[in-house]
Amino acid sequence: MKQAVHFGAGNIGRGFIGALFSQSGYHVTFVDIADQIISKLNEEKQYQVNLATDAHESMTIDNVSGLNNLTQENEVMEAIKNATYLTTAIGPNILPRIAPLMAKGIAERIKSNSEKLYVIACENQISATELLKGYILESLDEDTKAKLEGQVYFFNSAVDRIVPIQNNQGSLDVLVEPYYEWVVETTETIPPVEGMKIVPDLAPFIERKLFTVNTGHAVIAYLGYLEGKETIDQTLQDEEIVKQVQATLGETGAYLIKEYGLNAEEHQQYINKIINRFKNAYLNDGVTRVGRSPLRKLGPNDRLVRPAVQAQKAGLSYTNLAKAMASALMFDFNGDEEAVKLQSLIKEKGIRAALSEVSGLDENSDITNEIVRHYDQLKK
Ligand SMILES: NC(=O)c1ccc[n+]([C@@H]2O[C@H](COP(=O)([O-])OP(=O)(O)OC[C@H]3O[C@@H](n4cnc5c(N)ncnc54)[C@H](O)[C@@H]3O)[C@@H](O)[C@H]2O)c1
Ligand SMILES: O=P(O)(O)OC[C@@H](O)[C@@H](O)[C@H](O)[C@H](O)CO
Repeated sequence: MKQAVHFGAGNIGRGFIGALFSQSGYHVTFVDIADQIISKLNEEKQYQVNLATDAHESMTIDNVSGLNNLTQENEVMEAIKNATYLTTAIGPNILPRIAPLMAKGIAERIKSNSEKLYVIACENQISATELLKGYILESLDEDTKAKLEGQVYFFNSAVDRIVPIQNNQGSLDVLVEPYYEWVVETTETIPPVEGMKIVPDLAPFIERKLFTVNTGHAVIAYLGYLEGKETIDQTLQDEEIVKQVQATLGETGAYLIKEYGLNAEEHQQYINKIINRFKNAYLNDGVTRVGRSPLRKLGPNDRLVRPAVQAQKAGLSYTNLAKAMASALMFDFNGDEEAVKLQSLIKEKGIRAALSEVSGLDENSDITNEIVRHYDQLKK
């Protein structure tokens, strides 16, 4: 049986990427630090993916097992030795931490297995696999690096499926929205995986996804949080917030249409479809999950800052994006480590210096001025 090794047995790992490999005839070895999930995968060897629809359809995902990367290094290396695909859905900030073990596995593998290995990071981050490749290379000697060509391939990808935090402690089952899209950038012919779409240039796909789905999601999460809402669908019952989401996606849309020559009408349909996906009440998707890690979300290449900078360069409006960033700066949820850090940074350095440190924006730039203007208004 073909083998896939997937780092991150969380929501997207089990509910999307691992599920597609299993459905494509692969045995999936999940690698994670969560002992409870790993033990359960090895005991039960299967789980259910449940669709968040009226009909509550569900599918059984089998041929799965688990390894703990902290306590089973040798077993993880052995699994990498035998894999066709090596994927991740672990969070962009964790990639540097798992790269050394991936590198060890790859180094061992190329000594004895001449089959091709495909590495794909499935994270909400532009060029995530390219970054992961860089971290892996840091851990490889020159001799091994020279042998990678033609044997180990690294493909960037974009992943889209809303998978909320699961309210079923102790179960492996995952509730997911029915929609999904997994786009992988390559011109190679690679072993087929059901649901994987191959494109030669990922840029329009990842930017369209990140600056529509994730920008829109962030606007709802941060404004909803400020309004004391619990979930994304509840927040969307507020017509003012819906208008704000549409206005913000109008700004990212104008940039995307200009940059990639998208059809304006089709892009509007894409936006409408996404807002409808967000309204799915079965998902019960928390504003604190969607708003998680505000330092990452306010980063220079992420869903808020990058489209604003690009819009400004193109002479387009960015005031609604600035409002979204202002609301992100007010995300003071105590249960989120990055939110706590962000609030203490603001307290310590003031809003302009804190924003500049996190986003790379100049303290007195036009975009910063606009963000601070909205921040002061929201604070009132
Ligand atoms: N949930 C979604 O709707 C969604 C959709 C598209 C993309 N994504 C992206 O997928 C990635 C994962 O998101 P998620 O929602 O599945 O998160 P998650 O928290 O449900 O899963 C992450 C998993 O990684 C594991 N992990 C953390 N640190 C680790 C380490 N050092 N070594 C091994 N395992 C470790 C955790 O135990 C957890 O099981 C993120 O980049 C996210 O942006 C999420
Ligand atoms: O995963 P994050 O923290 O980058 O973003 C939160 C959500 O916007 C995200 O998980 C979406 O649900 C997902 O990207 C939908 O495809």
